Amino acid sequence: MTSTETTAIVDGTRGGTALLTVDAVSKRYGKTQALSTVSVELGEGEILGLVGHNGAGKSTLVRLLAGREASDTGAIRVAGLPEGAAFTAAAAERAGIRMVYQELALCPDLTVAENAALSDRRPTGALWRRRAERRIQDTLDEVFPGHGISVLDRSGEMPMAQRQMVEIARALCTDRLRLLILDEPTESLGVDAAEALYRYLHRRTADGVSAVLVSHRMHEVVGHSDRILVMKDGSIVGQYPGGTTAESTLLAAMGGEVSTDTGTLERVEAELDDQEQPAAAREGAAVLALTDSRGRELTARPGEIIGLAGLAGQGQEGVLARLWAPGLLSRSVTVPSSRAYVPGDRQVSGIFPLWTVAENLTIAATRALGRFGFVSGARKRELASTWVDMLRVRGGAAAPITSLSGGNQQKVLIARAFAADAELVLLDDPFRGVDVATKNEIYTLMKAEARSGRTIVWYSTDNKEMAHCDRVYVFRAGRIVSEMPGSDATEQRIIADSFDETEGELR
Ligand SMILES: Nc1ncnc2c1ncn2[C@@H]1O[C@H](COP(=O)(O)OP(=O)(O)OP(=O)(O)O)[C@@H](O)[C@H]1O
Repeated sequence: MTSTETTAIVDGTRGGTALLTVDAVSKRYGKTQALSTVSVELGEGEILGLVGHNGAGKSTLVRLLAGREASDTGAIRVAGLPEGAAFTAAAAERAGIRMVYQELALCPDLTVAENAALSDRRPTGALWRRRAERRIQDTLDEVFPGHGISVLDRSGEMPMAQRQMVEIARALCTDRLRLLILDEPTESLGVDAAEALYRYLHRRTADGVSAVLVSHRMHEVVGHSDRILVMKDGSIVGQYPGGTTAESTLLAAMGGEVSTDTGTLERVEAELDDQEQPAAAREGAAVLALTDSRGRELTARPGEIIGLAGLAGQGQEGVLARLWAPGLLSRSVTVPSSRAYVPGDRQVSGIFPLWTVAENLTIAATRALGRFGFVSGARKRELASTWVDMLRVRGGAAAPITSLSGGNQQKVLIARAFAADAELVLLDDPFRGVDVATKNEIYTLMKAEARSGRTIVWYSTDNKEMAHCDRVYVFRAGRIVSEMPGSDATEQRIIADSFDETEGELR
């Protein structure tokens, strides 16, 4: 299918009942045409996968499906709702449509149960707190057995993986669920929790609930969708069956070429192939050392990429926090003085929402930009546009950061860390929401930055990424349980070590 054919409705009902029909919707933000005459029909009990590069229009489409925004033209019809009625968020909720957002939206000062009660519109009455606690507890137990969350925990103090579970569970706290929209639901989850979510999803769809799954994790979309739509530049450009479609077919359909400068990283990659890893990374003195509660040591040399692996939320984020801000009296941490950090939650501690892309990107690069105490505006713009081109940040350097899609905002944070010229770069699950093509390019960039002598410490919930590291430490319950070269860091080995109860000597 080509983008010119998108006015034809893409039917997923297989002759059965359509739950929802999207009829030629378009949406524009300022100069950006986010959606162009998109039409889709979603069947009852169907799981519809939605893939596309960062900025392709996926989140915009699902926001329309949840009634969170109105389309400029076209219509959305839902079985059971009166024809022609305004399709608002309240109408969508009444129709049993619930959405899990890409940006976690829990209120950090409230408990899990209070957050769940906030999103529940039913009359609450005197015993609302007890009911909310029971309801979210039961849902968490059902979807994520062994989740380890107390519903009385404050959400701001929980690791990202647990916050993601709460977001999902609170969307499920509804009696009349008919459509569940999941926008990148597993980006912060470990492999065990992601599998639990999909097992639950299949149980619900067997009972007739429909789902829309937006994700950059191609194997999950292929493995769990009945049908997959590929979006590119605001249009649907392909439709494929779930289960059997090769990931490479989807990636080819997605394209992703949005910048004119596509050659920079290819050149870097070719140069890297010719270079040896610097001697310091193989045998030099450690520039970083941190001791866990049992006295096991994590070290890193200049030029090394160190991976923090294991199941999600096993203390890896805490290690990064200690390396970032060790505290004056801490004797268990040694770190270089110049450090940069990509935080795990961009909404809370990452982006400056009132600033442009260029301002967000260059805030930490004062050394590269400053001269005799002055920061040159022209140099700032130049630096920003180099990184914007290199990482293909769709939207441009002058755009307000909040006008970018989630994955493009994340690219800006990654660029900020590397533009900062710091000796140590700390990455807390940095590729959350970044598309596959860009991720591959950033792996290359990280290797190039390490070769130039920087040290990188990288936590990822995607264990497969650990193969790009020089050395990997596996964590469980805040402690190091094993250490291995990156070449040995397969997902199976990491998971086996994560569960290994024997863990005697450090392996
Ligand atoms: N509120 C907004 N204001 C201005 N532009 C916006 C707004 N929301 C989205 N856009 C633009 O619309 C386009 C589509 O964005 P959208 O968030 O739908 O992409 P996406 O496919 O979900 O990307 P990602 O994979 O990064 O989440 C992008 O170019 C984005 O910059």
